[in-house]
Amino acid sequence: MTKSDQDIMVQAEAITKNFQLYANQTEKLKSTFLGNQSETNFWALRGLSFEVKRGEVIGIVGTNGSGKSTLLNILSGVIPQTSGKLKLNGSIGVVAINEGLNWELTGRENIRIKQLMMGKSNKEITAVMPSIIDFAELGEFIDQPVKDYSNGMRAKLGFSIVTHNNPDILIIDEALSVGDSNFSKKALGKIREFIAENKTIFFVSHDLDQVREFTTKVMWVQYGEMRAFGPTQAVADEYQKFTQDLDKLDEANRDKYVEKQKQGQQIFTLEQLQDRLVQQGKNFDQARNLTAIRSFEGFSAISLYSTLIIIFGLMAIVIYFYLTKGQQP
Ligand SMILES: Nc1ncnc2c1ncn2[C@@H]1O[C@H](COP(=O)(O)OP(=O)(O)OP(=O)(O)O)[C@@H](O)[C@H]1O
Repeated sequence: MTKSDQDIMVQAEAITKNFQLYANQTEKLKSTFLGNQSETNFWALRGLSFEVKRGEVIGIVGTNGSGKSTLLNILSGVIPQTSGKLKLNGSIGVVAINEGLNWELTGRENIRIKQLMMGKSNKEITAVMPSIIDFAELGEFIDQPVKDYSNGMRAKLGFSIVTHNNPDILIIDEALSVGDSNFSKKALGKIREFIAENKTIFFVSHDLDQVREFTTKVMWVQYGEMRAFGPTQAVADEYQKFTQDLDKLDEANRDKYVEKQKQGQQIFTLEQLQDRLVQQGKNFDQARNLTAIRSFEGFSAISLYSTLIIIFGLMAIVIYFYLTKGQQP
């Protein structure tokens, strides 16, 4: 690996995410157990490609439902992409509202579990515990179950745990908007420290001023597509103009426009993406590889799995009755 390769922290190629939408729960169950194809395909991401280098602070913008959280969930490994290639060069930490805390456990227990998951020893955990508790400002609440916390308190705890883990890549999803203003200032101070340490940061926020202040580049994701990715001020201006123009439309026209974009997300196909990749210079095999399905939410794997469970369950019941009947005098 050359020096510049090592500096690439995230490399994403043609990432897609398909969700299957069902008219109701019955249709979903039918699809899961019987394999009925009654669902509607919805492509939350339609082939995103980008590279992010060490030390870059990336703001991700886009209107509601545009695919920002889906992208972050794929980056952090919470959900798999449907197709496409993703390479991460380093550890990853996610700060998001309600992210990853066990609500039945206390704050202190959550800290311990998260640290154990990072491979820390009990001695190391005991050493770092006071600093995490102190930063989270939870006082005696630290020994209460997390389910009794407010959203702001959970955000503080999550932020403190993740930043103390010192990840190479930090993902912040709207988490700064829920704490009180004092905590937000402190959290932003911590983010500044991370920036000074040349960490890579993804920052999702609807607060464009915050995005302009903190990020070096902006990724504008809209209706599952990458509209722009480049220097902060230029892309933020472009996105702001888009939202202003959208706001100028009357409600009927705005709904019509959004509906048309959403339809585009339903009729999208991986074959279309494959053609686009070829037009962009990939050879046929590369394009076919990049558009091969890696995971499909919904039917295939689950229905096969559940069908097998049902068959084995029925066999176990039959064998049980057969054996117990045989033992009767
Ligand atoms: N598990 C799911 N099943 C079905 N559809 C989903 C699922 N998760 C997300 N979606 C859909 O995918 C699209 C993108 O959602 P996502 O949460 O990524 O948007 P977002 O840009 O983060 O929105 P917001 O700004 O409102 O947080 C939305 O239309 C959403 O309804």
